[in-house]
Amino acid sequence: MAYSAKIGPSILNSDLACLGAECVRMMECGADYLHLDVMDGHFVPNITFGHPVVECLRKHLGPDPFFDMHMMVSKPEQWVEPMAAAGANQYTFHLEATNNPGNLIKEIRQNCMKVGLAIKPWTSVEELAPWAGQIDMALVMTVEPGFGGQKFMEDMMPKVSWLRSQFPSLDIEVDGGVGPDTIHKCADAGANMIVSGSAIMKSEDPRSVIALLRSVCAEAIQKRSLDR
Ligand SMILES: O=C(CO)[C@H](O)[C@H](O)COP(=O)(O)O
Ligand SMILES: [Fe+2]
Repeated sequence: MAYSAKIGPSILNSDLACLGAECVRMMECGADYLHLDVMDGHFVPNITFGHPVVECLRKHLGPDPFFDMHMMVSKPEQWVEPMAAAGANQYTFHLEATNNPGNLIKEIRQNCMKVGLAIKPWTSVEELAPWAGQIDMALVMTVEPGFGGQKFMEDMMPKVSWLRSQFPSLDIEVDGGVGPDTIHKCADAGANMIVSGSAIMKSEDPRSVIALLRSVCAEAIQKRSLDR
């Protein structure tokens, strides 16, 4: 079992006027990585930021924090090189946004980034499966992408369980409405990369929330390894 529990705060709902400081604060509170939500106003009905902001964050934060780019964009091919140059570590694109996932995976690797593949709630996990052997991480969206602070969709958990059963060492990420109230469901289903936005950002004690999410997830991983 190669995977471990990792918590990646989504800074979408942070004070964007202080983005650099918010990212530093998350890393100081024990985050394992940063989940950066890129929205183009076309693939989703919202706009956030692009590679110039990522470049500034990389300069501000230094080489260490792992940047997982959640690319909610209509033309994921267009941003691979700029994001790599800006300092992104993982490029997570949506299966719904491309006709040629195989080529995009190759391009991401040629640009020395890890590959994440995301599916929206209405996309079946069987559509992702053919690519699972070529990617580093599968992202199962647990809300309709576009906005932070939405309600967790529990009915996405069978997708996570199925992926875990078929691909025992794949990194599986969940994103949307995940926090102390919903982490048990994600962890039990087999997710190991946990994105949490509002639940961490709005907490008065983000360090404890991150620690709690990680411990629930790590416990489930350990239990799964004993059951095997
Ligand atoms: O991709 C996203 C929305 O499309 C965000 O990563 C996600 O919503 C995180 O925020 P929250 O935990 O508040 O739901
Ligand atoms: Fe996200």
